[in-house]
Amino acid sequence: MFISNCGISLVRTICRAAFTMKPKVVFVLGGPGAGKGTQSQKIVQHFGYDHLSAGDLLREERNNPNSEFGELIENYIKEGKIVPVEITCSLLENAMQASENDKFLIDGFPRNQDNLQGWNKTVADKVDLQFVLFFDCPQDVCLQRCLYRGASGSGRTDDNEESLKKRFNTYLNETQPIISYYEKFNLVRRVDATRTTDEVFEDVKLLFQEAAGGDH
Ligand SMILES: Nc1ncnc2c1ncn2[C@@H]1O[C@H](COP(=O)(O)OP(=O)(O)OP(=O)(O)O)[C@@H](O)[C@H]1O
Ligand SMILES: Nc1ccn([C@@H]2O[C@H](COP(=O)(O)O)[C@@H](O)[C@H]2O)c(=O)n1
Repeated sequence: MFISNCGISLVRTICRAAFTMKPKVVFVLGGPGAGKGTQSQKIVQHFGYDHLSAGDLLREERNNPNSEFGELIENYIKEGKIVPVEITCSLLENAMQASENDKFLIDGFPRNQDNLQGWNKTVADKVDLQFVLFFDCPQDVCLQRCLYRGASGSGRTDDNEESLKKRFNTYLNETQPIISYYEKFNLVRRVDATRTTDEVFEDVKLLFQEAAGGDH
């Protein structure tokens, strides 16, 4: 039987619309230097997620000479403050749309009420939030890790004692309430992040295996 190219493409479009599942999202939260980026890279390798770091996207936007937000973003980053959600959410949405993947680790987001409200208003309904991966790490350990990262040439303008003090304050006052919010929905998966990278990843692996229904 003859089916035209146009017909085939119409059938494909209909099938895609009928069977398309919402993209899966895991939020990755924890204090500055808790190991979110390090563990995210391992999750990408083992479980095939795309890693979208809100901090990386903001730094990239800051470095774009054509961006109207470069200076604003740099001021927020140096002060350890959270950039208005309209900017961050649109960077995240653009990155998700540009990807062919259907599962995303969103690292360092939502970090405050403004992030949460913006996400809930514009994106939450379009995705399936699997869980919130929370790397629990005391401030003294986080501080040493960030200072070491700064001394090793991270090039980050916020890996210094002055910015870190502000970042920790923001984390305690603004981000921890967001983790508590998700706890009410039983969505938080806490991991002790003080151990070695490999030990931490052993626990992380179990969570993702469980989320995948034991596939891995
Ligand atoms: N389990 C670990 N033990 C020791 N050092 C670690 C561990 N995990 C990460 N690090 C180191 O600590 C530093 C911070 O790690 P990473 O960048 O992954 O943290 P982060 O939570 O993404 O930080 P930020 O929020 O500041 O971007 C890096 O230099 C990394 O190599
Ligand atoms: N949702 C977010 C995430 C980050 N920022 C700003 O970027 C800084 C660095 O973030 P990292 O996750 O890479 O540590 C952070 O201190 C904020 O200034 C943000 O505004 N909103």
